[in-house]
Amino acid sequence: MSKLSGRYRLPYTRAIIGENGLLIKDQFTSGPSTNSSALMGGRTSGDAGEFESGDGDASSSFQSSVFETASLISCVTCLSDTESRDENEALLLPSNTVIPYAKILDVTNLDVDDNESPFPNHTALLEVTFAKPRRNHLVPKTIKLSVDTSVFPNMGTDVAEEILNRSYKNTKRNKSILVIINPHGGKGKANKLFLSKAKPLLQASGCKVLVKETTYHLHAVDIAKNLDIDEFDIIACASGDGIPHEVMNGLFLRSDRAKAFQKLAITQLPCGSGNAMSISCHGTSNPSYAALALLKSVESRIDVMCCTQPSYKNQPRLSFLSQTYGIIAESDINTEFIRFLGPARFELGVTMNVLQRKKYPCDIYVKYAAKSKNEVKDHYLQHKDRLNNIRDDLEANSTFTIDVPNLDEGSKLEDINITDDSFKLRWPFEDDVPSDWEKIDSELTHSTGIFYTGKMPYIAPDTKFFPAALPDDGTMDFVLTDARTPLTRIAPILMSLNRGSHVLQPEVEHSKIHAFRLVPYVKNSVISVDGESFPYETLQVEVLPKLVKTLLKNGSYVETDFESM
Ligand SMILES: Nc1ncnc2c1ncn2[C@@H]1O[C@H](COP(=O)(O)OP(=O)(O)OP(=O)(O)O)[C@@H](O)[C@H]1O
Repeated sequence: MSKLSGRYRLPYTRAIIGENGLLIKDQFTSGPSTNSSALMGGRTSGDAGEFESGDGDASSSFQSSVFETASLISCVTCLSDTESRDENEALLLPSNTVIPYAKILDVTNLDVDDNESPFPNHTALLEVTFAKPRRNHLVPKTIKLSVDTSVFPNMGTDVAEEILNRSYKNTKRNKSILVIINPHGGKGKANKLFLSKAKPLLQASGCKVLVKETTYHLHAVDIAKNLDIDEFDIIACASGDGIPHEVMNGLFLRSDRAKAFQKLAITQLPCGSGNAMSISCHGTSNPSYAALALLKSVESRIDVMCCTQPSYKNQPRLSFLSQTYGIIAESDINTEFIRFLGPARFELGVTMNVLQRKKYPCDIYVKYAAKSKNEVKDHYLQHKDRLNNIRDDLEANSTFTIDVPNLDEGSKLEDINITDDSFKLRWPFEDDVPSDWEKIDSELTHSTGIFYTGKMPYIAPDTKFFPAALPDDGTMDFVLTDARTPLTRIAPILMSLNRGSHVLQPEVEHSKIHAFRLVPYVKNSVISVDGESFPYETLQVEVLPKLVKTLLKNGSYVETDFESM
């Protein structure tokens, strides 16, 4: 708590506590002028910046606001990029701006001497730090507010604490975060992106942030394998999708892996060239917005997929995103030499392979959860209902009450117990293909164009490749295309990837599966797992339900609108 000098020189903006945030009110004026001193909450007469009891009726002004509540409907300016500054560089916001709780990072009570205070009773003086849009990013800004609390007689004396409770509902405050940066990620921009866009918000929120840079390929595996799990709540990967993949696998290699997966949440601050995790979980590939999502999202459990291949059959590997063979795999891995093109290299690779109508023969065996398109839709709707109920519970908890529960201990969502059994495979690789799996017709698989399985809906900002993917339904989405499909049909399919409606096309096989075995036959090709090159050999994958803790807005992936397709 900082003690005021007693001279009240600091500029205060008047606000009230509302349902969705702090509502900036009209500032005191003494006459028609609304110059910067008036906006400061001071009077325009006398010693500028110093409070006096003048003709402006401060107390009645406060009284009139007692019955007002901040509502987003009345918000004419909701933290837009317009701000004014007084000579002392204090942040000023126009009246009727709402600072939403969802954007509040930190609040401090400012200690005042009651005898000297020019403010009416029931006024709390606060320093509020929040995430403010500036150009395409969010930046932390601090404002000094005089907040009328008389409307909430039960509020208690610690107003800052009450606002913080509203600002961090369903999530933990003051998180301890290990940030792993791949300095080579995002064509070498990851470090700068993290430091300039994400770190300021994390620090402004009072989180403890420890940064580690990777210095070699697979370094993040070693970091995760050796870190002190008691020291952190979250591992935030300031990278592409490669580092979260490595972190999960590093934790997977630990002898205390059950404890590690129970305790640590893994998330992404999108600083790489492929940021599917952040796009699917936080709904953004912007590191500053993702940092805010990290601070405010709900701890949730997601399924991951466990991969086994002959060359590492005693130590399976985890995959959180996708496995692919055929056109997509070759476009991802074999276009490394044109990295300078950025994400366009992938699209170029796909186009070249499609035009060549290259076939990728293989055998595929699957354990179906929902085979036909209708079954997929039913499965999706059933699980979506469950997720919608969770979201509604979270939102109900977010509605305004005087007695806001303190969720500092973490999410209200029930967590599951991770034990050594959570890692046990149902279908060991050494066994024969189980009798309840189905072999996909060789007539199709011997002409495979795209084989793609995934757990997250977005693989790139405008590519909803798996629009029916759900975080914890115990299945992965399976997409298969025939390389013989006429170009006249393939073109519209590729064009509809942004909407996700490609999976509805009759030429695209789309199912929900629990597991698969892929036996590739092309002499030289690639298998890509989470965007990384894996051994080119038989691959068996099964879902490990709810193994990984991550951070999701409202406990679900970003909306894909699959139900209305
Ligand atoms: N210091 C390093 N030197 C070399 N390789 C590294 C280093 N740090 C991380 N890597 C490797 O970089 C790869 C890609 O990481 P990441 O996904 O974060 O970046 P990206 O920008 O999305 O790159 P990509 O386009 O390859 O996916 C991973 O395989 C990782 O092991």
